[in-house]
Amino acid sequence: MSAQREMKEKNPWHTPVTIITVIGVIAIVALVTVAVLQNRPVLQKYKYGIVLDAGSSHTALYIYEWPAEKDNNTGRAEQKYVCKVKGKGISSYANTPVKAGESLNECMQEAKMQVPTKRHHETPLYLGATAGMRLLNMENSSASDKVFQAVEKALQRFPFSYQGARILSGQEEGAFGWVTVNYLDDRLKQGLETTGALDLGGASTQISFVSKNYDISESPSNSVTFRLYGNDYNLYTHSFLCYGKDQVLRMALAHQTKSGPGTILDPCFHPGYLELKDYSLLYDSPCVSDRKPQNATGTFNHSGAGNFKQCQEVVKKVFNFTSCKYSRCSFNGVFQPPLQGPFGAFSAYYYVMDFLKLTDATMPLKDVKEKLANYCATPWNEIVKQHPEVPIKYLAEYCFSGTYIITLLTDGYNFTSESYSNINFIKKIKNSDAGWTLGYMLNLTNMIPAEAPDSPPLPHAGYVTIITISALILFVLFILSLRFICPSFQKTPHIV
Ligand SMILES: Nc1nc2c(ncn2[C@@H]2O[C@H](COP(=O)(O)OP(=O)(O)O)[C@@H](O)[C@H]2O)c(=O)[nH]1
Repeated sequence: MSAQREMKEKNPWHTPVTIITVIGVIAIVALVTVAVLQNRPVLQKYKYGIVLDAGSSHTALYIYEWPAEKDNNTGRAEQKYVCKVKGKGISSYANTPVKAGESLNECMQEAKMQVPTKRHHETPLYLGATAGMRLLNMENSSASDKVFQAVEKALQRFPFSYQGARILSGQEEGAFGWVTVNYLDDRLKQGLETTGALDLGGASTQISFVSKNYDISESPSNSVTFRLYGNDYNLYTHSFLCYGKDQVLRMALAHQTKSGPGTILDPCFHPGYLELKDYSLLYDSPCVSDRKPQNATGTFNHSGAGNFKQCQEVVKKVFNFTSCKYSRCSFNGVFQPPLQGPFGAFSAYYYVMDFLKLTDATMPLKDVKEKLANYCATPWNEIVKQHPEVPIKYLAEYCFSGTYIITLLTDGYNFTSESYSNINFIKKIKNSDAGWTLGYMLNLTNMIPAEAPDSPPLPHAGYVTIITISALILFVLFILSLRFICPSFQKTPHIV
């Protein structure tokens, strides 16, 4: 008997206090576990959207994904996948429209693999065409219609939710590029100062920014207003058709060859560069067709002189700075309010400045020009030797393109030596490409709410912390109260 009693006293599991304590601990652990599990975000399921960017030089397919239960709230849509369509842009298939549709098949097959099968039918699919198709539509609207018919037919064969193919206006292209940049930077949701967007394509270029001193009434056609996450934005945007880098090169060449076939010594190409080029190809665009000289039939010799300053003079000739009926203009009589804030420059701005190693925002403008001048003056055979991996077409044009970019930014848009440092040359923001496609999809799927979404009073971590601390306090209070209710709890076990 006494041995049994001794065991009871030694074994704390047998006291009522201990039993209550254990039950208390279990209850508290259960409480905290429920708090953690119940409020933990469920395993993410994603939704998808596909946008085809049918540009002047090529088409790219983008797949975006976002957490399924948060699509118009806190989850952010991100680029999951990009597929570059082989071949040229859809506008180049004006004479063989069926091939425009066929060209998309490979990337569309890839998209089928990338999006989970059970999401296929609910995944919206959009195609937006930009300046290449704008030009084709101006030149030959029935050819443009046929290209769209072929593209529609090809896209509708896939199991996605096809939402149509259309030409974006220049204003949409500019505004959606601005939305993309600021959405990815989280500037819209947080109501921060926005970043302007500079987009350089092959056939058009866009500038979009918010300026405090922008009076809409001065040029209503340049204004786009948005209400996003509870903030109002009055965006200035302008798209210059024919001022993409490929069309400007045509204009510059057309200007230099206006006296008819022969040889031109082009300061925008490297010394030693020589190509026989086709006149009819050069003038095959509404951007230059009215400049075609009467005797321009055959070919011309395009040779390089490699002189940055002279190249700038040639490039400046494609701008008209003489007339402006507004308080201020950029060029060609287009209104532009005072530049404001940081800018993100993407697409060809990035390709070119990245190749030239001129993306460093801290590099003063005069150094940029100096480096460009040295690069342009480098003989063509050296350039080819230094960059065996770069396609010759791109390689030949970097001197011209770099000079055009600097001239467009400074003489065209009026960036000064000081404000030039506000320009960041960017390709991606947080793994998503900068461009109009994401902004376009966000708009069409209503994924950016006009009003700020209601947020839960506490974030998940805060909620769990409070529950845990409260449980611990309760536990301590419970133990302390036991000392009063059950005095034996205070005493050390008395061994008989
Ligand atoms: N250097 C270089 N140029 C590119 C690359 N991709 C496209 N480009 C050129 O950059 C310009 C703009 O291309 P993109 O942004 O696709 O514009 P879009 O085709 O007009 O929509 C065109 O002149 C293209 O030929 C690239 O990877 N490297």
